[in-house]
Amino acid sequence: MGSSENLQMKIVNGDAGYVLQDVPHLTDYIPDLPTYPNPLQVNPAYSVVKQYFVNLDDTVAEKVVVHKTSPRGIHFRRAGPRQKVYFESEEVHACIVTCGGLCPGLNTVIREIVCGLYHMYGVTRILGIDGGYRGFYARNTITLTPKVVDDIHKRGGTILGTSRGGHDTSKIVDSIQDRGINQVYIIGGDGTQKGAAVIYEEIRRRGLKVAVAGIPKTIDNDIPVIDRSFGFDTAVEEAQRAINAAHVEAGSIENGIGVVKLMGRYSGFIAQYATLASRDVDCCLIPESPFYLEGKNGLFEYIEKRLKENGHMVIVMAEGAGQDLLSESLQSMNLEDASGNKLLQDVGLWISQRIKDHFGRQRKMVINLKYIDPTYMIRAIPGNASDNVYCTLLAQSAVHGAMAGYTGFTVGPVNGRHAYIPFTRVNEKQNKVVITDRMWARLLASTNQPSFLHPKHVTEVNEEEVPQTQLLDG
Ligand SMILES: Nc1ncnc2c1ncn2[C@@H]1O[C@H](COP(=O)(O)OP(=O)(O)OP(=O)(O)O)[C@@H](O)[C@H]1O
Ligand SMILES: O=P(O)(O)OC[C@H]1O[C@](O)(CO)[C@@H](O)[C@@H]1O
Ligand SMILES: [Mg+2]
Repeated sequence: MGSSENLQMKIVNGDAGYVLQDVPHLTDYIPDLPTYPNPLQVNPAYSVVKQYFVNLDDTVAEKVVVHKTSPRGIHFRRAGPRQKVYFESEEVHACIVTCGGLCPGLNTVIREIVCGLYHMYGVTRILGIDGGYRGFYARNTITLTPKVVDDIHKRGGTILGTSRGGHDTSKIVDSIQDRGINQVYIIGGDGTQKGAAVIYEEIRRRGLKVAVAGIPKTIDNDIPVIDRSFGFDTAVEEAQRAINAAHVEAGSIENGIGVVKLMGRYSGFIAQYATLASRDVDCCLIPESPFYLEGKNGLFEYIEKRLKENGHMVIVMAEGAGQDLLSESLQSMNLEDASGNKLLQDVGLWISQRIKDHFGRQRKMVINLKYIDPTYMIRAIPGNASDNVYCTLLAQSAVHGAMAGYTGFTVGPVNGRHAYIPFTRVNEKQNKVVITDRMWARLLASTNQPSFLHPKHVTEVNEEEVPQTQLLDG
């Protein structure tokens, strides 16, 4: 058994190719920290539950499809309550911040962190940071109690407010230090988790007893390693209403075409799953799958075919789809938001215009196109039942992890089991739809759309994207 360590990840090697990618612990840089019995041991709700505490050796496998000869592979530390904790209840001063775009379930996560800390661990000092990272140094804080957060899960958005940009590591850590905060819960997407990683590193550099826990939030489902992100399910469900409206409109008029644009800057999961769920969609366009408009096997040819066969059609597209085509025909503006994310042009409007021009002017066909853009409507709503349950588990796992002294981790389900994942792993790449994977093939089989892959693209995909099956990946 060997082990190695860097600031963000501890690697433990075991027998038969077993690898634990472990998260940091406060004792890695503050030796001899005292421990205390977990207050849950005497909590009437939990003390009767057998095996409530997670075994210290429990780990979760990243890959669950294996062969007889496969090495045991990468594992993560299982999330959950430990027998011993590294904070006394009265000592804890926690804070919660939400950053990046909105996502259904944000308020549920906030609520469950507050209630988890309060009811499970007797923690009473919890602050909300107002308006994202910059709130640490530019705004007043909000006192959070179970009473304050009681019914916030029924509301969309985040009661704490959010923002992009404004990540100033030393000012943020100064604020944490000055306020005497020792547990930091950071809820946000890929950018936020990168910000959380540098906050953790600065805290560690200063030798502070402060646990940093990341809770992944992304409606685009673009965070890797975890099974899916919270709010995604709700967004896919809400998208059905827009797709249904597009279908009703298109089906009620001659040569009706419904175009629906959904979120998904670099990852087309919402469009993919909304399409699979709906069954009314004839064509789904995502950033990961290049397409072209004109000529043989292009989008226009397919639209004409569907109109002739069926009299109407529905197209669902992710906002990031076809951006290369747009910048060829429109002047690319290269604008960025405050966090440095590229601001996209409206592909839905653009494609609607191109379809109208092609069929009206060139093909002299009467078409009736309706463009629906429910972008913000699918993320500004409260979480649905399944997302709310999921948010509760995430929040409680984060609280258990911080109380047990773990730090520099993101929490999330890996093959159905909640785990503590090192920041490095969630920050190393973006989760994307793999179009050489079976899930995309299922969608193609359901819509019957062509792959739109130019022979040139097929070569590129084959060379660049090794199929991400569980066995081949890594
Ligand atoms: N590389 C980075 N290092 C430090 N901070 C970062 C980094 N990238 C982004 N941030 C900060 O994280 C916060 C959120 O980032 P961003 O606006 O990209 O949203 P996000 O967390 O990716 O969420 P989403 O894209 O799902 O809406 C911002 O305050 C931004 O300044
Ligand atoms: O307009 P905003 O708030 O920057 O958010 C838009 C972006 O947020 C996301 O939903 C990610 O949270 C992207 O899909 C989208 O491009
Ligand atoms: Mg992001």
